[in-house]
Amino acid sequence: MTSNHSPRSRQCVAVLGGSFDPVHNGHVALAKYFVTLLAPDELRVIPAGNPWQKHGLEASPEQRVEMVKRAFSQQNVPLVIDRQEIERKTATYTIDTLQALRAELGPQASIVFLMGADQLQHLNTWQGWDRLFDYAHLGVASRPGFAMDASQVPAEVRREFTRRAAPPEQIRQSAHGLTYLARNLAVDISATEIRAALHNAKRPDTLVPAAVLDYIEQHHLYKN
Ligand SMILES: Nc1ncnc2c1ncn2[C@@H]1O[C@H](COP(=O)(O)OP(=O)(O)OP(=O)(O)O)[C@@H](O)[C@H]1O
Ligand SMILES: O=C(O)c1ccc[n+]([C@@H]2O[C@H](COP(=O)([O-])O)[C@@H](O)[C@H]2O)c1
Repeated sequence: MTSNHSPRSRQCVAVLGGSFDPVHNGHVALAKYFVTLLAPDELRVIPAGNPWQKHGLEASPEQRVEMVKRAFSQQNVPLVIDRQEIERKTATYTIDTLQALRAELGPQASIVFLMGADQLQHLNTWQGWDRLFDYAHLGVASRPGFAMDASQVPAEVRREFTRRAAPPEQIRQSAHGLTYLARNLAVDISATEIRAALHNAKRPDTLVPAAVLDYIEQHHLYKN
């Protein structure tokens, strides 16, 4: 007997949100890691509109969108750059974004929101953080300088991650509510360091994709 419900019949969308000021090789590595792990049907990249925990961005929303397009164009997965957070004029809350994505993609889709360990360390400060699991799975990757153990991750976040931990196949085969911690990513790059390099007239050509650096130089971004 054949089944219409093979594991591959469920749509899986990996979602990477970020300020991307600018996008860099750490973001690309994070996305690549989870694309390889989950084989999603789509990588959706969502530049933040008003990231309320940051103190102002240097590049404009349009410039960040252009850089993100260039950075992810070579990925081996259909790419969608989603402008919803830029177009929403209120503070950027991931819970709002995931609610909108769930409404768009339907109840069956496996939605996996990706982040680095720095965000895991204060996930409990996000708006409605414990409701994120009602809409998506969370996939977190390690990042140099940001431990993922009890020394740095709040107990309530650890508790949720432990009880929801699941292997990639299970995440691929269910809609939301599970977690995955990837402990072997180690890309020591931050947008802060790239902005600082550019402000000091250095060329961070090992830290950002070449097409992004071209864009930065052509548009004279991150100059004093
Ligand atoms: N090197 C990295 N390794 C793993 N995850 C990363 C890395 N850099 C960024 N991320 C993750 O990508 C998402 C977007 O990050 P963001 O755009 O804020 O970059 P950033 O380098 O952390 O920026 P900034 O230095 O300005 O704070 C976040 O979930 C963050 O944890
Ligand atoms: O929802 C929140 O309250 C919230 C608080 C901090 C960060 N986020 C999201 O986390 C993602 C990474 O944020 P950042 O600041 O590292 O660029 C991005 O999509 C942000 O909108 C979300």
